[in-house]
Amino acid sequence: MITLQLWIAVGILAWIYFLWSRRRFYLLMLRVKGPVGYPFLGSVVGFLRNKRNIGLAGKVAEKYGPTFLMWMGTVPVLVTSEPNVIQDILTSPHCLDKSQTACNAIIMNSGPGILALRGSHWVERRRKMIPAFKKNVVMSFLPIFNEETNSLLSVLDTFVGQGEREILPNVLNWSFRTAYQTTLGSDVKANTSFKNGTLLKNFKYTMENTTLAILFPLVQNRTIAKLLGIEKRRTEATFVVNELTKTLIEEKMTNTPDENQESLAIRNTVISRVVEFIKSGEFSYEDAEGECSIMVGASFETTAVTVFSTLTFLAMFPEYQDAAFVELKDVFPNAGDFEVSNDEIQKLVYLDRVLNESLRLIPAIPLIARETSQEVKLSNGILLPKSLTLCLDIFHTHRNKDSWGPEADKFNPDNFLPENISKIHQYAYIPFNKGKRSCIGMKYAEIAAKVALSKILRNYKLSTSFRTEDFVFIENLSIDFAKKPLLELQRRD
Ligand code: HEM
Repeated sequence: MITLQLWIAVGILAWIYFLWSRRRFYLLMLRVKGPVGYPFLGSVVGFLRNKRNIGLAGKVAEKYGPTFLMWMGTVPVLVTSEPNVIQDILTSPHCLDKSQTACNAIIMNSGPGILALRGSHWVERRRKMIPAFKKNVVMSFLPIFNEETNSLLSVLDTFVGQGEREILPNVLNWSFRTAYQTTLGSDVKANTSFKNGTLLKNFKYTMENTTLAILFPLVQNRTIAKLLGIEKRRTEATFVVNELTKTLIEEKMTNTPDENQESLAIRNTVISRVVEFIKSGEFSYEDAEGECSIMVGASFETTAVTVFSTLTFLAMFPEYQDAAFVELKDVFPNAGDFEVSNDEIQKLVYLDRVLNESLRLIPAIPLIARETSQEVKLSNGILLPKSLTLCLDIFHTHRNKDSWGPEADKFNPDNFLPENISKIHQYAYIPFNKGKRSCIGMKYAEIAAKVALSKILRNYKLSTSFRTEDFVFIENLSIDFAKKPLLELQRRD
């Protein structure tokens, strides 16, 4: 009997200690309102019931304002789509890391690459990888961007006159092939798993499993993952991906580059850099493989979704497609498989506005998660405690009516006319994030997307029965669609 009473007392004391150790989070609830949800579950149920619909955060914001506190299980999450608050967070040196749980999920599926590193490890890695994204390196990829887009066009050609067709898988394939070659070198094209689609299938699985492990950290436990039957599939998928990377790295390790022959750009590609770091002892093989996988993962779906969303918007709004075509016809008078150079890309000012507007309405990464490494005081006086999870809701920031006006949900490239964009808060448009931890591949993404868009829009007139309201779903932490967007293609002269 005494033992039972003792256990109850210990239990109560442990509970009081647990609450006391988290008092800073409960104090924050007094300053920042939000849904409390169910005990122990918080708002997880609503999130799951709504199939991770991005619209849910918008509905909560309508009730509690653009910055609110919600609970995912017992974890408090500050969600914001308020440009001032986003600016405070993105300019703070104490909000640069993701949570350890999110980083572990990325590492177990892709390896220890830049996206998953924290603190000084991330600073060091970022410094090492920045040269791989300098302008001369990105420009050296133009032949790959052009060649792969030509291959995409030869598939799209077969869709002409066939009515509405699903082209997203083809755009994903284009982006995957491009990302792999620019990261690991064009030798990858000879590999069987690359050619027959096995690599893409396994790569996608590692990305899906990363999302699962972020949302449900319990599956990071290998015993639980085995019981759920997902551990075997994860091991197989990471093996297929890493095996190829390892082979390509080993080949490159045995070739001694002729420094006089090899251009500076080639010496700075991701694979060249990771090989140099293995040789100098700064990287393990695991670091090198992880870095390559993370680069492909960060690059391929984001760029594909952006190109595809832009095409879909233009198919939905023919007046903007016609304006883009007039500019393209001027820069590329003849249709066909013309080469797109950087000089020509610089002339495409209307296409640039179209691309920005598409990234505003459908940012390929709609949410960013961060964790405070120290207390952070916001400019509105609110004190964010240490170890608080932050969620920057890019999707709703980009549709915030206070920033973008009453027609914020409407596609309108004129939002990016110099006289209009200059009036918008700097942190109201952040598709690539801003600040120290912004997207390292932003220039790459813009150039790759513009090559593909130029060639597709110059060669085909697009139409669709897809409508704006079908656009707003989120799955696997990237944008998904309520209804499949299908496009109809007609050839242009
Ligand atoms: C339209 C396409 C793209 C969009 C919208 C996009 C957006 C973003 C965003 C919002 C982040 C911040 C994520 C976070 O902090 O959690 C990010 C990070 C990153 N992106 Fe991109 N990205 C795109 C394309 C690319 C490409 C093509 C590459 C590489 C070739 C790339 C490589 C990376 C890397 C490595 C990071 C992590 C940077 C770090 O943690 O220091 N991205 N991207």
